[in-house]
Order: sequence, then structure tokens, then C-alpha cells
Amino acid sequence: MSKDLQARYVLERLFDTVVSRKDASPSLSHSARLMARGRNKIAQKFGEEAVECVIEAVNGDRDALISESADVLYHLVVMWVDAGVKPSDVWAELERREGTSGIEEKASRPKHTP
Ligand SMILES: N=c1c2ncn([C@@H]3O[C@H](COP(=O)(O)OP(=O)(O)OP(=O)(O)O)[C@@H](O)[C@H]3O)c2ncn1[C@@H]1O[C@H](COP(=O)(O)O)[C@@H](O)[C@H]1O
Repeated sequence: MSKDLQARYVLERLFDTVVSRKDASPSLSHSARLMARGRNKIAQKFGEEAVECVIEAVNGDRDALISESADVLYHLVVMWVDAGVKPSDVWAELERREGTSGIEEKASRPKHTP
């Protein structure tokens, strides 16, 4: 497999690694430690990383944004594993949306009545 193709599957490989850490020792694996601390902690960490990502985007620091984006994706993958969501579930949802304009989709939503 080419390096480029291999890189495209990095999220799937990360997912498989985190799944394999479910029963690992929290003293040896950060993923195991995070999952042992429970869903609220996982969600909190994801939120913190997302905020750090936003800060770097606003600051215009490209390298920091790349690094924070990787942190966000790692913590998202841990959240998927904890919640029983597979990458293929998310890819399927993205594929379902493919070709539908966001403007069109928003306009088709039922109107809220006060
Ligand atoms: N991509 C990552 C990754 N990104 C960030 N991190 C870790 O996330 C932690 C974030 O640190 P923080 O201080 O923000 O969080 P914290 O240690 O939970 O501290 P608190 O805020 O809770 O006090 C650091 O320890 C980072 O090293 C990651 N840890 C693991 N991975 C991947 O997951 C794989 C499995 O890792 P382990 O589960 O550790 O074996 C690795 O091979 C990597 O591919």
C-alpha cells in the first residue's frame, strides 16, 4: 500500500488501537486511563481540545491548529469507542449527506413555532 493510501486510513488504525486499549492498564495506556474515568471525563476532554483548536484557528497559527486538530480527532475517537460508534457509522452519515447543500438542508427543516 502506498504511503499516501496508508495515511488515509490513519483514523481507522487509531480507532482499532483505542478499541484494543479497552482492557489495558490505565497506568500503561492514556486511552485506557481516559475510558476508565468515564463518559463525562471523555466528553470534557474532547470539549477542552475543541476549544484549544478554536483558539489556534482564531490566532492563525497553522502548525498549532494542525497539532490541536490531531488532539481533537484522538479524543473524538476515544468518545466513539466509549459510545459504541464505529468510524464506518460516521462515514455512512457523511456519504448520506453528500451532494445535499447545507443551505438547502437548513431551508427544508420544519419551522419552529414560538
Ligand atoms: N493520538 C494520541 C494522542 N493525542 C494526545 N494524546 C494524549 O492525550 C493527553 C492529553 O493530556 P492532557 O494533559 O490534556 O490530559 P490528561 O492527561 O487527561 O490530564 P487532565 O486534564 O485530565 O488532568 C496527553 O497524555 C497526550 O499524550 C494521545 N494519546 C494517544 N494517542 C494515540 O493513541 C494510541 C494509543 O495510546 P495509549 O492508549 O496511550 O497506548 C497512541 O499510539 C497514539 O496513536
